[in-house]
Amino acid sequence: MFEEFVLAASTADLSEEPRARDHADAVEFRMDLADAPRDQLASYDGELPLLVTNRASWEGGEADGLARYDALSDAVARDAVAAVDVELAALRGTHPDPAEESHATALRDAARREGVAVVASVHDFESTPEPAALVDLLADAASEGDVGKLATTATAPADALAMLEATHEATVAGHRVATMCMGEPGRHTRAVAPVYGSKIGYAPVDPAEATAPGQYPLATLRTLVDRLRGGEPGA
Ligand SMILES: O=C1C[C@@](O)(C(=O)O)C[C@@H](O)[C@@H]1O
Repeated sequence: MFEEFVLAASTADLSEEPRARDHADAVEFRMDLADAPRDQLASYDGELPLLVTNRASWEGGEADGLARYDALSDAVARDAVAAVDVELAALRGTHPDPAEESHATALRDAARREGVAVVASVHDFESTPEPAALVDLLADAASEGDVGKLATTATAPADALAMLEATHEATVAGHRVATMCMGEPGRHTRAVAPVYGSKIGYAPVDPAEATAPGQYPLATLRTLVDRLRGGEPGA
């Protein structure tokens, strides 16, 4: 997974999967935002592979504590699960709680045994650092996972440009990355970053239930990405 671009339909409700099939390559299941996530996974019989995310509260999500790793460990053993998101700060041991690192690396080992891809993720809900710092973050994340994912907040057009430049540089350097800016000035990066090598895009199945600021509706992002990445002229 992730050798080619993957458009992930984000949702906390797996019963929405049939509505995503026409446009998405995978479903990102936001377990931290879901009701009864384990039950939903146990009864999932959709067609699209799942990327499971149980975003920690210290990284902008709603999952508290180390128990989130238990739910993720169960999830990676399921056939439908093709990828798991793990926060880079936990994998790298830069989180103040050392138990985060041991849990995160054990989860990564379990994922690898199951043939499940690991997305090592970084989020900045305040700003977008300079391109060189972005490239360093992407290199770190890509070395910890099968894909290094970076989402930062753009407050001005220059931030979006920095992210695109970093995406290009990291890709040329051989790192497999997924990038996007949150916020209105960065919205277009969701469509354009794949041109420069970004391997994952996220869009909500239900536009009213966006999982990050500035996301396009799913069908819109599919069209934009496909056309910009070499769709037929005029198509
Ligand atoms: O990390 C990401 C990227 C994201 O934050 C976005 O900006 O689209 C959306 C989240 O659901 C996902 O886990």
